Amino acid sequence: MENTLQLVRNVVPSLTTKKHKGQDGRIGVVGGCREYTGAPYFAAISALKVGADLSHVFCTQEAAPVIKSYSPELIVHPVLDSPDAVRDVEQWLPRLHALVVGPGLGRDDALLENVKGILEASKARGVPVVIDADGLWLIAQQPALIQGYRKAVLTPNHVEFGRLSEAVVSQPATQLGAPLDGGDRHGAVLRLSQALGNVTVVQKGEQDVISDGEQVLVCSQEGSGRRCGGQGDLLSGSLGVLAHWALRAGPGKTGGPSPLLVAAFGACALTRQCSQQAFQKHGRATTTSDMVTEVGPAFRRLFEA
Ligand SMILES: NC(=O)C1=CN([C@@H]2O[C@H](COP(=O)(O)OP(=O)(O)OC[C@H]3O[C@@H](n4cnc5c(N)ncnc54)[C@H](OP(=O)(O)O)[C@@H]3O)[C@@H](O)[C@H]2O)[C@@H](O)CC1
Ligand SMILES: Nc1ncnc2c1ncn2[C@@H]1O[C@H](COP(=O)(O)OP(=O)(O)OP(=O)(O)O)[C@@H](O)[C@H]1O
Ligand SMILES: [Mg+2]
Repeated sequence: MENTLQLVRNVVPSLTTKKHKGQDGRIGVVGGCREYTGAPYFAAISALKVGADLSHVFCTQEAAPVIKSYSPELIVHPVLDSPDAVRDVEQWLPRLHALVVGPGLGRDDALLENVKGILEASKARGVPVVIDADGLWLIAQQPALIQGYRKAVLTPNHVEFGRLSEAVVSQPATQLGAPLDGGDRHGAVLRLSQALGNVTVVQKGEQDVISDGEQVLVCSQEGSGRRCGGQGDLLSGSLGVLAHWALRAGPGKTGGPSPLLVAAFGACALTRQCSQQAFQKHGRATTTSDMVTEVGPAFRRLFEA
C-alpha cells in the first residue's frame, strides 16, 4: 500500500507561482438529467477539490440550473439533450484534459446516443476518459465503443461489474451474483480488462481491485461502514484529475505500474480515506457531502505527508 501511495505522490504537481489557471487540470463531467443532479455535482466538485483548476459539467437543459445552484465553482453546459450535443461538447474537447462519463446520466436512449458520439470524439482526440455509472450501462450494450482504448478507465460497482462481465467475458450469470473471494476477484477483473483490450478496470467493493490486464493492484485503505450514495461519484471525479496528472507525468514517475493504475489506486485510497474521516465526525449520519468536505484534509494526509 505505502509503496503505491508513494507512486501517486510522484505524479501530484507542485503548486508554484509559475503556472497559469488551467494547467493543473480542466476536467469535464458528462452526466446530469431530470432524476439525477447530485451525482455529476459530486464528481465535478471532487475534481476541483483534488486540484483541478476548472471543472465543467455537460448535462441536460433541465438539470443545469439545479447543478449550478449547488455550486458557483462549476461551469455548467445545458447541452446533453440538444440535437447538437456532440458538436457542442466536441468544441470543448481541445481544452479538456479528461472526461468523466456517466454519473447521473440516466438511461434515456437519445442521451446515450449523444454520449456515444462524445466518446467517439474523445477517443479520436486521445482525451482520457473515466467511465462510471450509466456510462458503464452504455459500454455493456456496446463494448466496441471502448475496446482497446488505453486511455480509458472503467469504475464499476458490484452490479455494474457483473453486467460488463456478462456482456464482454460471457461469464455465466450464475457466477455473477455470488460474492467472489479475493483470488477470484483478481482474476475476474484481470480477465475483464484483457477482454476489453487492456482498458483499466476498477472494481469497487470491500477492497477495490484494479487491473490493466497485466497487473492487479488492491486498495484496502480503511474506509467506513457507511454506504450512502454518491461515494462512487466522488471516486470517478477524483480519478479524472489523477488520470490527467499520471498520464502527464508518464511511466518514468509511476515506476512498475502503468500511470492509469497508479491514478486509479490514488482515487480509491482518497475516497476511502474521505469516508473514514467523515465517519469519525458524523458516524451514521455521514453523507457524501461530508466526504467532499474531507477531500482536502484526506489528500494532504495521504499524498502530502
Ligand atoms: N445523488 C445522486 O444524484 C446519485 C445518483 N446516482 C446515479 O444513479 C444512477 C443509477 O446508479 P446506481 O448505482 O443506483 O445503479 P443501478 O444499476 O440502478 O443499481 C441500483 C441497484 O443495484 C443494487 N446494488 C448496487 N450496488 C450494489 C452492491 N454493491 N451490491 C449489491 N447490489 C448492489 C441495488 O439493488 P437492491 O439491493 O436494491 O436490489 C441498487 O438499488 C446513476 O446515474 C448514478 O450515477 C448514484 O451515483 C448515487 C447518487
Ligand atoms: N463493502 C465495502 N467496504 C468498504 N468500502 C466500500 C465497500 N463497498 C464500496 N466501498 C467503497 O465505496 C466507494 C464507492 O463504491 P460503491 O461500490 O459504493 O460505488 P457506487 O455504487 O458506484 O456508488 P454511487 O452511489 O456513487 O453510485 C469506493 O471507494 C469503494 O472502495
Ligand atoms: Mg455509481
